[in-house]
Amino acid sequence: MVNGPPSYAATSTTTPIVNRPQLNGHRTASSDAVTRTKILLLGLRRAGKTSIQQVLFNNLPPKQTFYLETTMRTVKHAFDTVIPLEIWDCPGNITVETLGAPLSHFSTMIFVIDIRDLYNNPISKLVEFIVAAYRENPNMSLEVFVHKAEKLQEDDKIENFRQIHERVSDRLLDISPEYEQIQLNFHLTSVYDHSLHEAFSKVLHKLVESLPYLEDLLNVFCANSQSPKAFLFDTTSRLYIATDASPVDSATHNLCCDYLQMLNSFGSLYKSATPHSRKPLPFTPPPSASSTSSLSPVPPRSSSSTSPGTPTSSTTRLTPHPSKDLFYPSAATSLHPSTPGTTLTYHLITSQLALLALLPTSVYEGRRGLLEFNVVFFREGVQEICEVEKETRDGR
Ligand SMILES: Nc1nc2c(ncn2[C@@H]2O[C@H](COP(=O)(O)OP(=O)(O)OP(=O)(O)O)[C@@H](O)[C@H]2O)c(=O)[nH]1
Repeated sequence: MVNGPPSYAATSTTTPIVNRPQLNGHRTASSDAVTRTKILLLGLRRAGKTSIQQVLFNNLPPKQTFYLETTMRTVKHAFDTVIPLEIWDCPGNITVETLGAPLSHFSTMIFVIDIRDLYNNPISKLVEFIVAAYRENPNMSLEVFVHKAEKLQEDDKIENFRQIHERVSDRLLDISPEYEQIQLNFHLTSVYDHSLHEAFSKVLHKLVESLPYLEDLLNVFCANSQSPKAFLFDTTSRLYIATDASPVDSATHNLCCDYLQMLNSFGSLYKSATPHSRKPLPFTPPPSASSTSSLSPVPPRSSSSTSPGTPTSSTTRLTPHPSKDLFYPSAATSLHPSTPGTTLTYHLITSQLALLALLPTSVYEGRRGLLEFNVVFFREGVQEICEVEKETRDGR
């Protein structure tokens, strides 16, 4: 499916420095040496760097970022998703010289700037890093998170964002007209809403070499399931790894994020059905699924079971994987109950990734077999892509 192995310019082989807590029973932090894509998280003191890292990758509730201590030396955080990442959370006073690694080692630089910091200091620091990064590693993605955006009213937010953007561009032009061509990506972010997830997802997309193949699979899934929108999410960080070709509207993205968060927080209820217990749930066919099951070809690698007593507006089904003892939970919730209606569905695809798709309720209710059939093939495709990604990194 993937034509030729992707190449990874800015990766490193390291042992994870920080072991993430295991969430939902889906993932464990690996202690093996793996090749990780490095992301540099920079910004002045109190800009919000550690908060961003902790909220996204350590499930820290945004309000608790208030209690985070100042970072005194660089902390490297490992995170495993479709590609293994290493995020360097740097202290506010770091310079190119004291970084401890050449900029060519990094795939991405994220500079976090407080949206109220229109002053010289943060802009100078940002420009200094942009120039150094451009000289040493012109292929590096340069991202600016204009952070704590929720602190300002809509008009001020747009104005400050515009001013920061303009000042950085002007300063770069003052240094050299050559720097006009530097591609900078500005994002408005806040840990208190989904803007941070959306922005970081976009950063991640540039690092996933297999993105076009994942997008193709999502397009095929949408076309065959009459889905107007589908995302492939990393379940723990709630970053979306890929989506279909239709435009992303923030409301739909936020809805999927919230649903994933809700399922994550209820995940422990199903602990008895996770791989740890090694016990499948008792099989109880759902009334609607049983009526369509005869239309649905039996998935090649799974059988179905349903948790009893599910709410009327949402369902959760657990599908054991016979050979690997892995479970593929699925769930659905009705968004607009009145006809024609929309249903949001969740299907676990790998131990780390989940498919979230909007579907017309009539399709979800009337053609469930077809949906399950499509999900099985989608899962096969994604797993194949992930295996190729992994093999390429492992140098096999
Ligand atoms: N309002 C608001 N506050 C935030 C946001 N993100 C972080 N903060 C707050 O900003 C303060 C500093 O956050 P940190 O994450 O410690 O900042 P840092 O850049 O890692 O700081 P140093 O470790 O000193 O370099 C904390 O009180 C956070 O609660 C945000 O999106 N909105």
